[in-house]
Amino acid sequence: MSNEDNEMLTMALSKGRIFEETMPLLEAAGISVNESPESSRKLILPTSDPRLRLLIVRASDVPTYVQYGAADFGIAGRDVLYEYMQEQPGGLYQPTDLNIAKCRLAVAVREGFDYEEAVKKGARLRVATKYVNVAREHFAKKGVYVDIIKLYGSMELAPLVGLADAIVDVVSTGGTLRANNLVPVEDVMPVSSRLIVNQAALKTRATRLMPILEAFEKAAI
Ligand SMILES: Nc1ncnc2c1ncn2[C@@H]1O[C@H](COP(=O)(O)OP(=O)(O)OP(=O)(O)O)[C@@H](O)[C@H]1O
Ligand SMILES: O=P(O)(O)OC[C@H]1O[C@H](OP(=O)(O)OP(=O)(O)O)[C@H](O)[C@@H]1O
Repeated sequence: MSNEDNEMLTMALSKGRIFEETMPLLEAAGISVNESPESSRKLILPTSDPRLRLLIVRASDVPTYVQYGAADFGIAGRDVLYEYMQEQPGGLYQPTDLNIAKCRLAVAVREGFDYEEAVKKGARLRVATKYVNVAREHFAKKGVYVDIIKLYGSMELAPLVGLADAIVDVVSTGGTLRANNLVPVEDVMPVSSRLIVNQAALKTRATRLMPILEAFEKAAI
């Protein structure tokens, strides 16, 4: 056995939907996880493979852990990756769309707000979002002037209390928008989660990494 074969591999994941939807992919690679990040307070979880451990981090922190090599690989949504790449381009290898955690980024407004008219009039729109780079690029392409208001969550509240005219947020079933009397008015991009791999790890730990990446890829189809 070479040194590389003995080395511990580290995978970064967020808890919640990405963790849940990754479990079947790990199982396809013959790996199981006995502890749940929902019930355990541990941030480093062992797996049935003594040479693979999981780091439980915020969804938007996954690219950072992988880019700096604190994790060899991880899984992140296209929304998060797009936003991250605007600030830190390069450095992450994105081999596979895993087709999990599927949703879309969309513009939404309060019911009754005439979005088309506001855009046509050339009014300056106030847009609340956690995806500031995605939103800026989307409206720049349309030639719409916007003031972006950065929020960290509960974006749906902003149009209801006069903080913003519109939001850019994740929509899946549309239930959250409906519950808050908001309507989607424009799609920004389709979203699913992708494998991301540290570029140095890909070279130095290929023997260990490739079988897991390939199993994920196969299971994701
Ligand atoms: N309702 C949804 N349905 C399907 N996929 C979703 C949904 N909401 C978010 N996602 C996808 O899953 C990823 C992780 O979302 P999750 O809700 O677990 O974290 P978050 O709350 O967005 O992140 P953070 O904890 O950093 O604020 C998102 O980046 C997005 O790609
Ligand atoms: O269109 P929907 O199906 O309502 O999903 C959209 C919601 O999902 C996400 O929130 P969160 O992660 O809190 O969703 P969750 O309630 O499913 O956990 C996102 O920030 C939206 O608020």
